[in-house]
Amino acid sequence: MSITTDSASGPRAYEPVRPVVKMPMRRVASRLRRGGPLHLLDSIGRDADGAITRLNLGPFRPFLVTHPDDLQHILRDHRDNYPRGAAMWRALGRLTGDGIGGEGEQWAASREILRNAFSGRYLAAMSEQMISSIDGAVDDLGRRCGPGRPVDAGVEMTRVVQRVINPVFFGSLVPDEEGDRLGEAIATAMGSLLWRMAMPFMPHAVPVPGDRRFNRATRTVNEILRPVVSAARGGRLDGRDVVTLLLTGTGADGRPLTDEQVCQDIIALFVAGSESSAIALTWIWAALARHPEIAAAVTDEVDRVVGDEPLRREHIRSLSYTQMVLDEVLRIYSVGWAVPRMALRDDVIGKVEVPAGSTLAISPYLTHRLEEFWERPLEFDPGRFAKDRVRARHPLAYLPFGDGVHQCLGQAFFAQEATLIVASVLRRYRVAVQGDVDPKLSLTLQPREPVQLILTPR
Ligand code: HEM
Repeated sequence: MSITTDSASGPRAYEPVRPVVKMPMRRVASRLRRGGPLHLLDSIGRDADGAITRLNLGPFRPFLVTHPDDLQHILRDHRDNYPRGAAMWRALGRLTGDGIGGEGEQWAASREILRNAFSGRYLAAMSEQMISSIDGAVDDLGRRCGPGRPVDAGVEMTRVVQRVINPVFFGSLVPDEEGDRLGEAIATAMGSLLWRMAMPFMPHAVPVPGDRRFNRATRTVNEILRPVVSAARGGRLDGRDVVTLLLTGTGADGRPLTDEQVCQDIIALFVAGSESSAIALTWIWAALARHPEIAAAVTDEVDRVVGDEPLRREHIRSLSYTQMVLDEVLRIYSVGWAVPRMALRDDVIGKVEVPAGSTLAISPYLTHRLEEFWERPLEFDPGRFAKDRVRARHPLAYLPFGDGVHQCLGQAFFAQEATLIVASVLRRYRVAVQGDVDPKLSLTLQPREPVQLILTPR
């Protein structure tokens, strides 16, 4: 296979066999103490430089995998040996069930139905609704936020994303405020699972911190969702919403989903789709503020393509530089910085023996920083996503939406939503951000401090 780097110097020889790097506990602990989790991750990435690295975290000894060839092995060529099943997914399963957030037959049925739901045809059909939700949400945002009145971009982008998602998921049945309450309850339930993720060996009957908050939040989620699903069963939704699609669709075996499964899939979609999108959109404003010349080029493109017309779906295709900027945002600020997997059987990746039961931590964040594939990887440069440079790159050097059988179902949804949101904001406002913002590692890669956004009418 011929592999090129992102550099102008052309192809570089590639050595397929990389030894395993071992990272002893004391080195992990000292780096963690010195600079926190992100410093630790960055330093491990630099040391490993694409080699599979075995981390020693006491009883937990995951393999960190970043090289695109190894990712190809795990996510594509030997995918049956690498299901989800790591601690994070098991804990998350308490909230999202065994459907689209899980693995196996039930996942396959949900995936089949949702693949249709998020198809290009469906997105085209939903685009008018999406644009009207975005324009309304951006008007609201402009009223709240002006010179001398900065707002928290994370909170605001969550609100915008939920305004987009609610009608797509629920038609007109769930008012915005109820949709916001549902989003908050799901976010709270998700946040309460951190202890369970950290202690996957703990039986569910043994209480851990966060359990009570989790139970309260899931009660609220069910109180809101169950009546919506019943209403959809009774035909009281408008029929194009995701709840109805889930209720009426069937998996490969021809069987429909139960109400319980539909609720769990909706929760999983909220978990997968709303926080990551809102964080990515927050990073966009921080990145544009840091690079005024790129912000000016995006604004010029929006003015040229959209002008004074109402925003339309057809504009998206011509907003190509805007989309390159979005791609670069997701390369540098890889919201889903780690994607865990578990080895079912003993395997060998390159020359590294991976015993059955091992956890593999795939890290798009580190893969996106490998110098073998990305020249000056820490520099923000949307030009990397020009079509010819994308074609020349290893297909697994860029995976902000994962890859393989679990690849994100909302990738096209996000691209459409984010391009329209950026265009809707920039055609009306000049955007500034107070101060500079660094990332921090949580379940996702988030801004360390709130991103203080200021909009000034143009
Ligand atoms: C910036 C935005 C987003 C990012 C960075 C992102 C990232 C990801 C990643 C990395 C995965 C793969 C997980 C794995 O391999 O185990 C994934 C899966 C998934 N995403 Fe997204 N996502 C985003 C937006 C969305 C949206 C908007 C939706 C839906 C409305 C969505 C729905 C899903 C679903 C349903 C899955 C699970 C697919 C499966 O297991 O078959 N995502 N996403």
